[in-house]
Amino acid sequence: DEPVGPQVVTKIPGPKSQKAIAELHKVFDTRSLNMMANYQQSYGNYIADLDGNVLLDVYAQIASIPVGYSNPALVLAATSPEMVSALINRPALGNFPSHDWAAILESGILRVAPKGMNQVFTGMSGSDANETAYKAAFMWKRQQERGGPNVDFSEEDISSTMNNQKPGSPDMSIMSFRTGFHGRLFGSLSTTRSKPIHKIDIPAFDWPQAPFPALKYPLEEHVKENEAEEKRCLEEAEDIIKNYHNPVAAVVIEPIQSEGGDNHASPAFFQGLREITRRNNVLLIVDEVQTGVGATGKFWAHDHWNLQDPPDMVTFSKKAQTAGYYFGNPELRPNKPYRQFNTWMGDPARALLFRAIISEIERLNLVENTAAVGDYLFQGIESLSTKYPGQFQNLRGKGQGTFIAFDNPKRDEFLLKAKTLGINIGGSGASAVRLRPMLIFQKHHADILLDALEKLAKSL
Ligand SMILES: Cc1ncc(COP(=O)(O)O)c(CNc2csc(C(=O)O)c2)c1O
Repeated sequence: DEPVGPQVVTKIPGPKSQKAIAELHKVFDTRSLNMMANYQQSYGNYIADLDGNVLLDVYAQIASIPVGYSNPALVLAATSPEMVSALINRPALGNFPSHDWAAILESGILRVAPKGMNQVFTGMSGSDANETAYKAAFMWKRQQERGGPNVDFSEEDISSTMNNQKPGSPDMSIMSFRTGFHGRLFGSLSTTRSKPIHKIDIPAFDWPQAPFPALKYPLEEHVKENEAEEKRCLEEAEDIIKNYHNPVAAVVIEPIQSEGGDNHASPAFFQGLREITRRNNVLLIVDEVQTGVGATGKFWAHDHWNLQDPPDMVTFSKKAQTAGYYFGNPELRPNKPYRQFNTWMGDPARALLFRAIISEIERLNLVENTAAVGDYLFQGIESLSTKYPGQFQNLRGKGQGTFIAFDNPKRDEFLLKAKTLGINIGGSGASAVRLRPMLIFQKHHADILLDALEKLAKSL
């Protein structure tokens, strides 16, 4: 069962963890290691290490644990005969799908499909979901230019592509936004614009980036200024789409830029962006890898935008355990097989796990829970920000469930010290402290967190 609260009994990492880290370092790079964990002792919202320390986890494996550690419902799914077969008889789904693959998709991934979407291409990770969504966009665009799905490739297409030259390998682009993060494979990395360390030494495509709104907080005190900033960004985005030398096939954007520092924009901004993509005949890809699956108090963060005209594709991973892109327009299925293809084409085992997660989310009403607890938590931090000015700057994420962040001038020290108070918390961008609790995070967990945040504010 879940512990009643955190307990810190040694410095972190403690002696046993230090020994295990040294062992691991011989065979695996541990320089990015945050904490050596013991998942057999981790329950619910709490992560345990080897030294008896148990921390309230509001980082949750970079926002990838949805319904808690060692969740009994997931243990059941993980030990079912269906799972055993899916794990040991892993199908090459493109060629030999299991007889129940449609049923697994319809009762799982597609059960939570965003509005306007009833198809999915499944993959392995967030980067991979974005890579394959970009490929679908390029094929769609070229197919349209050719005159439709039944117009065949030209001889020039065929010969030039074998030399990685246009027109077969076209000079088209995906427009992303400054400080956005979409993954670290080649196409996704060319759209990632958050930190140099992600990109140095890796060749990149000549693709454009538009400015993402830099909003001032509190929002209610900067309405006009923020509206003007969003308008400026939309105008620049449309200018790039119209004029970039490598024609833009699609735009990719996160509902909340996560690795870039928890940067928000208003529903009006995203509605405006959708109108721009529509009138310029480019696709809109919404990257819900980090914001998706309930964290913002809606199942999909872009549900907050009330779009009349849904995005063309939505990519997902992390809390879903599996990954891929949703779509609705049948033209986004390439005109021939083996164009969007790979060995596994997804993972039935992970799809089964996601189905169990979805059932748990519905059984416990966890999306509404996250909205309510998020509001409670936001108010709690808001009063701390008044009591300790400067410690919780640019508090953001109001109405976005527990997807809350603030800036602290001593952010790295803040995060380190939080561990000594029994809280595992993450950072993003240059100075943001970001909250990524699980969907089972309740008000009593929020009280534990708020108590620790107050102690930190006092001590820093
Ligand atoms: C919005 C968004 N889109 C795509 C990705 C890539 O997903 P993965 O390839 O890491 O599964 C991510 C992954 N998040 C992430 C957090 S730290 C990190 C890293 O590579 O340093 C990656 C994401 O947040």
